[in-house]
Amino acid sequence: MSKKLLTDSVTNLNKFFIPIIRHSTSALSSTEESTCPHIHEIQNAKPYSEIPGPKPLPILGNTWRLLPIIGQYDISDVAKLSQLFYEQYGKIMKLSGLVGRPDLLFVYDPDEIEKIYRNEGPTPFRPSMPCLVKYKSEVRKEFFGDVGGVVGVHGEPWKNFRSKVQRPILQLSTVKKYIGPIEDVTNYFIKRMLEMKDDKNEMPADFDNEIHKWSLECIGRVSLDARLGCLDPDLPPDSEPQKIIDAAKYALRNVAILELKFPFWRYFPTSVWTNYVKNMDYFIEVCMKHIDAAMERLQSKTVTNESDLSLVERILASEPDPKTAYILALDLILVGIDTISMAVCSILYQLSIRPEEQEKMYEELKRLMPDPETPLTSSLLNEMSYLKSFVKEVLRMYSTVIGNGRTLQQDTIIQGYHVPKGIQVVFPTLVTGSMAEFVSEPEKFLPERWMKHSGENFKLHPYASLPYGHGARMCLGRRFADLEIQVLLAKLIRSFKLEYHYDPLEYKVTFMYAPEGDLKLRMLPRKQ
Ligand code: HEM
Repeated sequence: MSKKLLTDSVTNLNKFFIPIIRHSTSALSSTEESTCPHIHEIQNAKPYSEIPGPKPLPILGNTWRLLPIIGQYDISDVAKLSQLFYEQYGKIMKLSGLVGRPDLLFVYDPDEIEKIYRNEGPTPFRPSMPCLVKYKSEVRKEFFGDVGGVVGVHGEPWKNFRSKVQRPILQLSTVKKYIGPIEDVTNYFIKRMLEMKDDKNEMPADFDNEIHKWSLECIGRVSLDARLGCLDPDLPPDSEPQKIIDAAKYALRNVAILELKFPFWRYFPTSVWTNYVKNMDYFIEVCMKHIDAAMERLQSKTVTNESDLSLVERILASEPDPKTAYILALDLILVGIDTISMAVCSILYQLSIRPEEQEKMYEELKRLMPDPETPLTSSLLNEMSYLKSFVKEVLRMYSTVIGNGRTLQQDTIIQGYHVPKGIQVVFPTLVTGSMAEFVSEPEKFLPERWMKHSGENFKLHPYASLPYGHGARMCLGRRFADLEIQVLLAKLIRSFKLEYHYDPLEYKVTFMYAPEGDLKLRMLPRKQ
């Protein structure tokens, strides 16, 4: 890749490093007075201006480099670019002079990343999707009011909302309740896969769409207490499930377009923006309808024990204003569908091109479930250590979300430089997860490196590969994401062998980092 391309594309970078988490207009100003506690360290540190990076031009900064190629730049190069930045500049580099936004600081050092996470304080600031921020805080301000949810919300409002929902969502006892329901959805999905396969036993070219429907159905079951019916074949265009699928596709696919192209929608309503708003409104309508129904069911239910309640009911029981449940469902659906769908595409593709590893997973599943129809339980899932390690290894080598980030809320020393507050620090997970200094033999696909009793002593820095982020703002759907992936793999790989017989697929960043192209997986039944 040319150096020009490298520098040309800088302004778009954060959009892909933190795909579900874009920059907000309210980033702290680097000129505000510092509240840094380590004044003596700061006095001895090298100045921020000495951090390497492409030099911005006077007045025009670095953003001008993007102008001639608006709409043409191949965003899928962003993953390679991150690696190039590291190779060219080392463990810390900055992109400054970006018009209308704070600098981006790339940190390729898990020790420093650990330090930043540990010092992030009670209200970590993660730059967030500007179009969602505008939708929540301006377009539908009356609806959201001061209950903005978690995505694109910061400070006390974020903390208040997160503290209301975090316990039930991340509690293992809640998640366990969904093993059966997710298994039902997944059994139905596998049945649909069998109906979908062609005479070569291959999935259709747009199999990734079907995976999206499965994830939508799973998220609906969790966040709306409803079976939405998205997996049913031949849905009429005006049916609710088809409209939900269309709205999800529109809202997710166009986030990239809205934020990639010059953002005219910030100044006047373009047609993509108007449709985005319409689709978001439809999502809210669907969320309200299903949550209201859950509320009615709850009111007529005699509850003796909290553990009898679903996630939605727990939220409704503790927060009688259903708005919290509406908005939580909206946030979970918006950030949950694409992340998990693309992760599943990547995991199934890796399984299909790695027969040896797939066989190990199959052997583990056969041992744990001699009868393939054995219902899944949490203790069975706990024992699937190879399966879980395989997933971790895919996320290390092909991290679906290629990076995370934090806006510094206080001056910080990073790699010996004094970095002022307000700077957006990018943690390029995809690169740090493959740095030989922190991970043994990073170029090798070795699920065993994650297994406690593998007998080998692998080096693995705990902050090198954090696909779900970390700390107080860590992925809220993480436990459900893990559960959904585990259930799908356990059911599918126990009974079928996956193969792939075409040219290798290249990984690209569209919105997430995933294999691009037709996912024509071959699905062959195993002898029982
Ligand atoms: C493999 C799939 C997934 C990956 C790789 C992933 C990754 C991430 C990452 C990196 C973050 C930022 C965390 C941080 O700032 O430290 C995040 C946040 C979030 N994720 Fe996920 N995620 C996945 C699936 C899901 C699912 C299925 C849901 C919903 C059910 C979900 C809901 C959320 C929410 C609501 C946030 C924002 C949390 C906050 O700001 O307080 N994610 N995710």
